[in-house]
Amino acid sequence: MKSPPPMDDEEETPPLAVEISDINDAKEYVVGVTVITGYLGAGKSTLINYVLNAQHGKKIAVILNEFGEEIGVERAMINDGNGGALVEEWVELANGCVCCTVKHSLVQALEQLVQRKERLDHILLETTGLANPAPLASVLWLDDQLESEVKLDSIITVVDAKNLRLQLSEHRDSSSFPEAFTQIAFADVVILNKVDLVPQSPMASDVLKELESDIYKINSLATIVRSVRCNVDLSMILDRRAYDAKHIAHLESLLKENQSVSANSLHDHSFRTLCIYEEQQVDLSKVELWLEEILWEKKYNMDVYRCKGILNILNSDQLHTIQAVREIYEIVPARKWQQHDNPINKIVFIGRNLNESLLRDLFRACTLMP
Ligand SMILES: Nc1nc2c(ncn2[C@@H]2O[C@H](COP(=O)(O)OP(=O)(O)OP(=O)(O)O)[C@@H](O)[C@H]2O)c(=O)[nH]1
Repeated sequence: MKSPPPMDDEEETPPLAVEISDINDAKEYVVGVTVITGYLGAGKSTLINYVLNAQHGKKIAVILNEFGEEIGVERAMINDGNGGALVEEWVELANGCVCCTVKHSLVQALEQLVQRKERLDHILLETTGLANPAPLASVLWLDDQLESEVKLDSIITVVDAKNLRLQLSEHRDSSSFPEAFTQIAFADVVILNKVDLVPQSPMASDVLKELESDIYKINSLATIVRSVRCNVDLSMILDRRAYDAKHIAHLESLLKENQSVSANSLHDHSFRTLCIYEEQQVDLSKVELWLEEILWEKKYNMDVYRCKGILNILNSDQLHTIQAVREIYEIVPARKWQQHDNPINKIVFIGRNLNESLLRDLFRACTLMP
């Protein structure tokens, strides 16, 4: 896995990359962390309550990230699961957003949780309504400060079916305050919550379909599930292994379905999904350079939030997967190509200002022999 080299003026040394597969191989058990994000009031605490009270027999810890005055309030809103779940630990991270000031306390909290004698099965991390999940993903996906057995399982974004359209249209032309978009763009699962508040009429299902289509236009890799009070199948929340390079069946099915969503109906700078294909084998080092120019050097002014795909690499009989969250990326062999496979390159990008033809042409240049 690769992250950009540190900038000279950076106060804090950025995380060094580690191979997630090394962690998986070396440790006997790994605790998955589900990041729960969503706009203010969308239903994040409701989701945590639901999971804690469900009958799954797992030991779950909850980490809450709250701003100054809210401390203790959020905790009081969540009841500790007198059903099947055992809440092993509450950790409240105060004074600042996880993305910046409390990164170190997050790392510390995770370390403390997994070093406890009794093993945990899962950790839920609720972010504040305004948090941008990207830095969390980088801490959890690869941070070498995390020596323990913790890994990002998935990012769940809860959206409010009644207010989503308004939230998206409010921010459509604003690049300064686009949390609702950002949170959807990063999501592995989007819970379309509060569907009971969409007026019941013969048109209600059309309204929900339109909302799903809006979400799909931003992020066509996310699994979308409708809910009332976040009452969803637990397989949507726990053990999704969305960042596990070896767990590619789900990625393959997502890629099969995926198409580029036309940007025509959206503002130029909107978030969108696009997909590029290439039938020729590609040179791995050229692909890395191509990606680093886009993600690290921002050479083409594209704002890539998420990227997932499969690659057919020259001189390799292995299907490779490619994943990126902001500037961190990983290209790893996943399994041997099989006879029934169609060995193409297929990459889905989620972000803003994406230039489909430029991405495609530059990627095509990676097919030439060195
Ligand atoms: N009608 C209805 N109300 C819901 C649903 N889900 C949650 N609520 C209510 O919506 C309100 C906000 O839910 P929370 O779970 O606190 O939302 P949150 O995202 O944690 O809120 P913040 O922490 O403020 O960002 C609460 O009063 C919930 O009871 C739903 O599906 N339908």
